[in-house]
Amino acid sequence: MGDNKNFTIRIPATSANIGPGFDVVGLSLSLYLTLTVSYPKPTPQGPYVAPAITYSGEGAEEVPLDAYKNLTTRVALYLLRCHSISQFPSHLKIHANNEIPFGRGLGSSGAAVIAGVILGNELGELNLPTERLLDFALMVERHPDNVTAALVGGFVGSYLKELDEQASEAASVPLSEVLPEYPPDAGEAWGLNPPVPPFGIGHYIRFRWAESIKAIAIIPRFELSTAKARDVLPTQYSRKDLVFNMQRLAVLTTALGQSPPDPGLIYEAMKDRVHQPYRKTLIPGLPEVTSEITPTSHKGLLGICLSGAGPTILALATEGFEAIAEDARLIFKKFGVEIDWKLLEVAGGSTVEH
Ligand SMILES: Nc1ncnc2c1ncn2[C@@H]1O[C@H](COP(=O)(O)OP(=O)(O)OP(=O)(O)O)[C@@H](O)[C@H]1O
Ligand SMILES: N[C@@H](CCO)C(=O)O
Repeated sequence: MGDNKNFTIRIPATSANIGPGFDVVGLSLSLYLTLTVSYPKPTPQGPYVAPAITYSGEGAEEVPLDAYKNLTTRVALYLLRCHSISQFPSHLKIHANNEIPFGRGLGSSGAAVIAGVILGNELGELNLPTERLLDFALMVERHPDNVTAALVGGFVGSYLKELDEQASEAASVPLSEVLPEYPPDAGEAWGLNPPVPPFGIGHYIRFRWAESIKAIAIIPRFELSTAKARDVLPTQYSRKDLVFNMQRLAVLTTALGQSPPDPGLIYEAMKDRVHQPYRKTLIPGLPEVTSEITPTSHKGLLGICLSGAGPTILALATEGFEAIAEDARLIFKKFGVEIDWKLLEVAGGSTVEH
């Protein structure tokens, strides 16, 4: 007689960039994508039964429930195939409950990808180390800020290693080859040669975070895809703008770990000239919200920036949370943008519970 294997995977939301750290820093936040997984082990006799996915919460109306189309399960299958396991276990059941709104700059896709690598690791009983899970995630989401923070948790800085020619080629295959949407009945014959990631693509470090700092996510009621928000960015920058960002980022990574945090240092250090000025065309009210809410006008505010690719605004503060959020609401309203807001804590990394 077999038994059911059950486990739960929990992935936090993330805010990338924190102003000047475009594609470099990420912060994990206390909203979660939770997967509850079960399947019989050993596999019962009889015909193969394809995975059954159910889903509740954010994105429930749009997310595909077909395991060969859903981002999380496609990533899991990629990991399994790279380890010579061609299909999901028979009778697999997954329920996803998602608190992370889609396309708002809170790392929903990064969370779905990390959920996928962890799911693949568990289903295949692969015991891969965190660094290797990150390699797989980086084959799918190719900027490291969200996925690294979602995987390891906290306030994290990361870079991608310069790869040799062969490894670079292996790491730059199109996403459609990493994650093909193939028909469920293709079975064993399908994709015996997945592009295995080179080792050690991403490297990271966790910075300190002062406990008194909370994150206010001011979330406009419209979606903005990361792809669209990256399309408006230039391919070249002036030395002046790069130095502007590097100066601030160098200060910010330490300033957010100091107690008590210094608004005089942090507010200026959260300014950016690499992505926010270009994204204002897509987010009405962005320059006004980030310039009119200051530590002088709002006690407790430390700094304010675009969260990830937007449209969410991230305000870091030690008190006065409601006044900050409600005033941001009034400014956005002048531009015809309605918002919701949430007070969030900095979260730990992804977990698996058996
Ligand atoms: N839980 C999920 N399950 C399956 N697909 C998801 C899930 N969460 C997000 N996605 C996919 O990712 C898309 C959103 O990704 P996108 O990169 O545009 O925004 P984001 O990750 O929310 O924002 P950002 O990267 O700026 O933080 C969704 O439209 C959906 O296709
Ligand atoms: N660094 C990325 C984060 C979004 O996923 C960007 O700003 O485009």
